Amino acid sequence: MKISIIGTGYVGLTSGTCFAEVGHEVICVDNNPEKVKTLLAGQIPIYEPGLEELVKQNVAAGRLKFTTSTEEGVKNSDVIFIAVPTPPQPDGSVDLSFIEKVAREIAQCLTPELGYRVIVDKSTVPVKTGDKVEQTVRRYAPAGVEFGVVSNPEFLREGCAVDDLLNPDRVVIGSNDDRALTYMQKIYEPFVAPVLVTDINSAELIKHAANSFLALKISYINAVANICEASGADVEKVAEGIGMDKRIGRAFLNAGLGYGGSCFPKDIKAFIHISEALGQPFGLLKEVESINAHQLDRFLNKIREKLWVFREKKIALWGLAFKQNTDDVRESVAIKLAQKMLKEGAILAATDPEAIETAKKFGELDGDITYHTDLYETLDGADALVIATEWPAFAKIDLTEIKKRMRTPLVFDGRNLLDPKDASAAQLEYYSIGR
Ligand SMILES: NC(=O)c1ccc[n+]([C@@H]2O[C@H](COP(=O)([O-])OP(=O)(O)OC[C@H]3O[C@@H](n4cnc5c(N)ncnc54)[C@H](O)[C@@H]3O)[C@@H](O)[C@H]2O)c1
Ligand SMILES: O=c1ccn([C@@H]2O[C@H](COP(=O)(O)OP(=O)(O)O[C@H]3O[C@H](CO)[C@@H](O)[C@H](O)[C@H]3O)[C@@H](O)[C@H]2O)c(=O)[nH]1
Repeated sequence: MKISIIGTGYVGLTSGTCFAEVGHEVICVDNNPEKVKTLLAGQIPIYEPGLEELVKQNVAAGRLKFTTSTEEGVKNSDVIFIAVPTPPQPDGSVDLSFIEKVAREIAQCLTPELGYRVIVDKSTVPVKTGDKVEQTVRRYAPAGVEFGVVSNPEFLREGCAVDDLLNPDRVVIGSNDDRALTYMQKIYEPFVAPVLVTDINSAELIKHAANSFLALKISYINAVANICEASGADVEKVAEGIGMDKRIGRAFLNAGLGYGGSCFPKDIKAFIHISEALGQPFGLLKEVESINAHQLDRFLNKIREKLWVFREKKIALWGLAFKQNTDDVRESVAIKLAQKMLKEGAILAATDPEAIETAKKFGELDGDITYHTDLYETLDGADALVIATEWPAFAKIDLTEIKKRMRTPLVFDGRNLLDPKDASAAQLEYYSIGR
């Protein structure tokens, strides 16, 4: 199939590349000329394992192209995906202006002579956005244009996006137009994945409901972790025990500093807002948010309790990205923690395997902070080590080296990466979450 993707960010670039990988002809469009220039030069603007290779191979095979021209994309493809941002507004509702603009742009490129086109929303949007896209395209396109609108939400996780796209748990396709559905089924034919076909509203709702449920699991286990701490139980064992029940599952029961990233915080806020707008307030999700916010403050208090004051304390901070295997620092809990410690006068020596540059650029980290590529270097003369991101490399650290290099061997593990017994054997004063 001939596909174009408007918006070449995390979702647009990775999904476009994976569509090309399975044999489709893909044009990725972005209105940021710098981004397109970088891609045309054979570089990718984000860190995502396995993606660069795949982009190169598919560009070389002639199946993947990049352009700034929406018209080029629309004219040369049967199916047009929208993968632009849907950021939050101050009241938690979704800013749909990017989607509206792209709908207008697509409409203005359509002509009756081009023939039928499928317009697919891949961005995360509130239920009923598809209706608005349809109305907008109808209003701005010339008379006689034929098109169908589809919702095809994306469930990829950053850090394993390529694998999630090539081997998805499911593909959700929502449309009220049977012709559009046949095009979508052809696009997903090469993928070995269950396809759920729904009406357009249900598909849109599935995305917000899925993300909210995952965030709920995280807040649930974090609340349980606090009860474990108060009672002397071990949250790792509790998560294992409840997760062995197939109806619950072990995934997303990792207690820690809470969820961050470009999706969960904004999508939970959006779902709260959507439910209220529909007259069905979803109080449970407000509690999910509140537990998440509290989790960070609780951890900060734990550090403060031991250090007494942050001012003039040297702290080794491991982790800046919002999770492992990414350079993304959007809504990163590690960054929020760093901002709070800096504000209280701490001296930070920070490290992250991939996110140092993005943290410098977008982290708004003002204060006494230095960045290090060598983990061990951050420890020299430190009063405390704080682990804020779940990078697997941090778990492989030589514990005796921590003890040797630090001024006082206080370790605060916000992601439960180290084994408390090993830490105690290495004579570290070790604090983690819920154990
Ligand atoms: N990042 C994720 O892990 C993820 C996963 C699933 C769903 N989503 C959803 O997908 C959507 C996109 O997220 P993202 O993380 O890829 O965003 P992003 O910011 O990484 O990328 C969006 C891209 O769209 C481009 N753009 C904006 N307006 C444009 C226009 N008019 N024409 C052409 N290009 C335009 C921007 O320049 C940018 O490159 C959001 O709704 C998000 O919630 C994200
Ligand atoms: O048990 C867990 C699992 C995750 N997290 C945190 O939750 C956040 C999100 O992690 P993850 O879901 O792995 O990353 P994302 O890339 O944000 O992916 C989520 O958001 C995407 C955008 O909507 C969806 O497509 C994915 O399905 C959904 O998992 C991160 O801060 C993690 O540290 C925990 O604290 N405990």
